[in-house]
Amino acid sequence: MLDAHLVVDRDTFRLDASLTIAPGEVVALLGPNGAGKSTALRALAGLLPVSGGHVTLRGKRLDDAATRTFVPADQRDVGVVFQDYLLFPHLSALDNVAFGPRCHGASRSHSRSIAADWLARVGLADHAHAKPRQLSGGQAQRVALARALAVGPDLLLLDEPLSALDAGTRMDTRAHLHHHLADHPGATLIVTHDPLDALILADRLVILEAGRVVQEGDAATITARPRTDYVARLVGLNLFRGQARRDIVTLPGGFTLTTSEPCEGPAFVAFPPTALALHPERPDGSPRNVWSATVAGLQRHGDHLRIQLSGPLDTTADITPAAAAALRLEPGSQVWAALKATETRVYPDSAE
Ligand SMILES: Nc1ncnc2c1ncn2[C@@H]1O[C@H](COP(=O)(O)OP(=O)(O)OP(=O)(O)O)[C@@H](O)[C@H]1O
Repeated sequence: MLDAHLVVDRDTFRLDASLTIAPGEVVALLGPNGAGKSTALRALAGLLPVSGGHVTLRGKRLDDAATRTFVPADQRDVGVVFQDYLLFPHLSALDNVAFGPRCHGASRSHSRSIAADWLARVGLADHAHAKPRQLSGGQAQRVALARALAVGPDLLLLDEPLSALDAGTRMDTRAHLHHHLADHPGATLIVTHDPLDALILADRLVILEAGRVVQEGDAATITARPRTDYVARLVGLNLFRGQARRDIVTLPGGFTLTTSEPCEGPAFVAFPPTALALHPERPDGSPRNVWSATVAGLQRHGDHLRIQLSGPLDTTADITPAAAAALRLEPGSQVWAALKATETRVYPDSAE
């Protein structure tokens, strides 16, 4: 349904990313600050022309640098929910939602009846006459979603749809959004920083870094085999790249890690923060991977403490507060880190 190759130049930044989304599919576009997510969303919405490549939606060319085709935003079958919703403050919820169909040529009364129907579907029939300032954040988000869906868009774009909400509202609104996205027959793209939103709402993740797609796939594949530091942090893993020879991976500084599975050639080694055990003295016995590390930082992480370690490897370890107290950990402390080979995952560093 959506087939796009987006090349957009903004001063020194270049976005060069391909994106396809099937009808009914929900794709999350994730990436660090400045990766180009908003630029991609704006190009798809028709708020920025591409300088190369194309945007094709349901077989229709919306943008093509080569043929100088450019369909403006208001003539695209695209619905957008912006981060801060951009509701018209002087219009009621009903008129905000009716605005979309009205712009797409529906009569005033028909637009209002479509809007009333959509407000009912998002559970806000009782708030039709409320102005945006009388709505809670979660309700405003629903009005913005209803407004975007009311035009029956072939492509729905959501820019950080939950970021303006507090944690409690976020959970409810996420569940609500999930329900509506599952029913949407068109393509959906969600731009988000939040891995939880991506994992819950999307069928597929596309990871953008410095204007390029670095990894894409379903959550299980990406979680099992991250390919960049950003993705590894996103899914909460320590990740290293090196040269594998049988069950030994040699990292660029010469440090070696023993893995439980064999691999050959360029390879990634990943392990979770819980796989690292910390000891005051060099541990005896079985672990094959043992090194001396310095505590660079400590943070609370749920029930655990997350310890940043520097040394031959920069890693994070999760330990219990009791273990941290017994080890008397503080920034600058020296510890021994042990990692069992069976806790590591090794996979080839080759193009997918
Ligand atoms: N109006 C602009 N003019 C010039 N450069 C811009 C403009 N807007 C964004 N950029 C640059 O384009 C790059 C990508 O920005 P973009 O906002 O698309 O990233 P993002 O992934 O959405 O980031 P964030 O998560 O912080 O919103 C950045 O380097 C930014 O400085």
